Amino acid sequence: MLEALLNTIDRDARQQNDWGKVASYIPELACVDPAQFAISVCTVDGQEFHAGDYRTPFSIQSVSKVFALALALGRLGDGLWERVGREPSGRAFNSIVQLEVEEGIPRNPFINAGAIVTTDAVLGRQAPRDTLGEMLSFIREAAEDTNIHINRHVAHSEQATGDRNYSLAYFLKSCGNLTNDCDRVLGTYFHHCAIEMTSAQLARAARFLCGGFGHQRLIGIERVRSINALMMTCGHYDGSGDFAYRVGFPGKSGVGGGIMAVVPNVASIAVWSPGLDRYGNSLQGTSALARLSRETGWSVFT
Ligand SMILES: NC(=O)CC[C@H](N)C(=O)O
Repeated sequence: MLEALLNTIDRDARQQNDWGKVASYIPELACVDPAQFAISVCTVDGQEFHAGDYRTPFSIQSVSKVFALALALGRLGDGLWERVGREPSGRAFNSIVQLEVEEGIPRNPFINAGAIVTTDAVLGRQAPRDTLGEMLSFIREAAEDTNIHINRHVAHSEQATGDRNYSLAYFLKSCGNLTNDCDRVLGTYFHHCAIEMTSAQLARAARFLCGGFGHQRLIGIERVRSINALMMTCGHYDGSGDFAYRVGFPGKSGVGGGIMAVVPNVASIAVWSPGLDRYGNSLQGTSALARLSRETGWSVFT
């Protein structure tokens, strides 16, 4: 039944005439063809279902903020919450305005400012190369797949045009909320955003957030709950309320058009379609998840 449903969702996504707009502020992402779609589901009993372009790697971008948070919580424990909040921001992912008013404490770990702080926490005194190695090992272990890499062209392309993120980092630094140099933190941040995965790999990597897989060896169940709560409330920036309303389970989007989502104790899911809506979330990806939740009844609310 799931297989047929995913095939229908894929077919219908391709018949829409609005694919949204690809992120153009990162030059390497601006050239991606928006007319692509993939969906992958891993159920807790170990089955997998895929449809569409599920073998095509894409830039996970802000989805990497979930892995950065998992590692930052491992490093600092609840001490992390002295440096970053747990409230939805109600603003764009790269907004600056709140940061000054709130004295350099980003609203949550899933907006850019918050992820720059979690990246700094994971870096600690390590070399960026080692931190990136650690993040890749975590993701590869979660996905049980060693063929997951960073696309350096994408990282350098963002680094060359990343003035907005530089301004966020310098502001955080001026408030005493970064321990490393801005260049070091942002170099690491741009590289983890530039990790590439297929929807099949991303759905598998999300199993550790799902419960019931025996994948809790990566992080404990309390941390899983914390991360899922944050994905539910903050995973889609100022579109988070609408995502909760339409989809009804936790998810994290990225400007590469990917969304990683979790139905606790039921399934982990990844969708990908590069065209974005006005909040920077995948247009067809979000619609596909809304449809999936409607037709399966998957929701954390009932
Ligand atoms: N929303 C996103 O995916 C943003 C990630 C991107 N690397 C940035 O920092 O702008």
